[in-house]
Amino acid sequence: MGTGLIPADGEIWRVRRRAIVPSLHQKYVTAMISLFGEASHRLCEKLDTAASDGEDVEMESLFSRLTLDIIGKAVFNYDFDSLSVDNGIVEAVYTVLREAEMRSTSPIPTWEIPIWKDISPRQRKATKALKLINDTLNDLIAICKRMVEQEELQFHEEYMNEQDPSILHFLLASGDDVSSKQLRDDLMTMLIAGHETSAAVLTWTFYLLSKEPRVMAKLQEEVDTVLGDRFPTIEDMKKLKYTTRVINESLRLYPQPPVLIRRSLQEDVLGKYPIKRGEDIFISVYNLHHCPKHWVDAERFYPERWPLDGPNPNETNQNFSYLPFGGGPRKCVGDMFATFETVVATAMLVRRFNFQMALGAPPVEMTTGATIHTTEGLQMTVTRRTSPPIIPTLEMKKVLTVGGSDTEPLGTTTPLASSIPEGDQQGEVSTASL
Ligand code: HEM
Repeated sequence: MGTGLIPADGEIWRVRRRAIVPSLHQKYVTAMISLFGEASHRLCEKLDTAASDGEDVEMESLFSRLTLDIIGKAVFNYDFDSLSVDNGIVEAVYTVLREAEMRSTSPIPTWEIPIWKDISPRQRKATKALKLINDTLNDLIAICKRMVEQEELQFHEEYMNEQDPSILHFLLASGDDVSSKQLRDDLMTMLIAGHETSAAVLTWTFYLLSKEPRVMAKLQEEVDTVLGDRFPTIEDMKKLKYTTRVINESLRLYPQPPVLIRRSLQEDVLGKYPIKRGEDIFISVYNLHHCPKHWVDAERFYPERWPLDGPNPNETNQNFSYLPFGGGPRKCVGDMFATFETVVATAMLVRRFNFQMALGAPPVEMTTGATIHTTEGLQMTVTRRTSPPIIPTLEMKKVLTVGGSDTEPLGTTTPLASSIPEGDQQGEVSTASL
């Protein structure tokens, strides 16, 4: 269904979608993982202040800002810096996103009525916001074009500009032969598709974790073991297996978007249902993912349902009963990006903080637009994690006897831990450093 905000021409997009995904070479993925880490670190700093001040935080809007900052940098090298500032462009992005969401679910396209467009305050606001974003994108395209013209680097399969690894730079350097308008529309599509989806996944993941302390403890144990206090790297993505399962399971219980829509191009029959030409078909991924015929204990948040040593679940190995990123020719182009983004953010946050529902917070209920939102936000109390207390032991040193004579001990045992001065006990999990 067209929203008038992003291109509705399926054919152009089908051809273009192959071009816009930079090949997932190691250099590019490495750059994206550090981008996810840096942005998540900024969110950690914000949460740290809230933890010091004893203030509750509304996590849904913070996740939305986190993923906006990430997608802005990743797609067109623009720093919205929305975690720190609230400027006109950030507000414009939210106005357009809300409008796109409303248009994609509205039965009557009122925005196409000529006079209405000019008199409705809502439509005028959306038009103004869209103009600001389009102008900003045009400027960014122009700046990037100049950078590409000046650079000496030749384009090749593993091309990446270290200062600007964005998709826009990649496309321009590849000599992608499209109009600036087409390019701008593609960037806009990615901004819309890749922002609220990831934010919603993080929101519901943290909600689920707050309800399941067992899962949270297991997750934190994995993150502590794999990451310690460093920033995540590309190698860690393979090792953070349980973290990935937590995201997989969160996507099962709260698929984003919860419904996929198709318009029939011709008459057809689906099972026993005749389909008319031009008819819209709604596929409820939400119902599919909650269906007891397909899932044991369907309502339970249980990341262990997929073994850690097995493949990551996807639509094909789950026989299309699991569609977190859709399937077929229109499958999400950002699935790997989004998985790593949410794994990195989750790992970095749970490493430093515990998250509980705030006392007196309104009950968390769902409301559906393009993604599943909460009705009144996700109010949480965030507290810094502390290491488990060090238990003093009086264990004696073990001495290994070889050939009847006493030798130096081969292994050392824990000294009396209680003798470590208080300040040295690493009580708080330390801040990650680059
Ligand atoms: C966890 C986050 C994400 C989820 C759950 C998600 C989910 C989906 C789903 C289910 C579709 C298929 C829609 C359909 O069949 O009608 C889709 C399409 C798409 N996604 Fe994602 N997505 C996510 C993140 C991203 C990111 C980060 C990007 C960009 C970098 C992105 C770009 C796109 C694009 C461009 C399409 C349209 C593909 C086409 O129609 O050819 N997505 N996404």
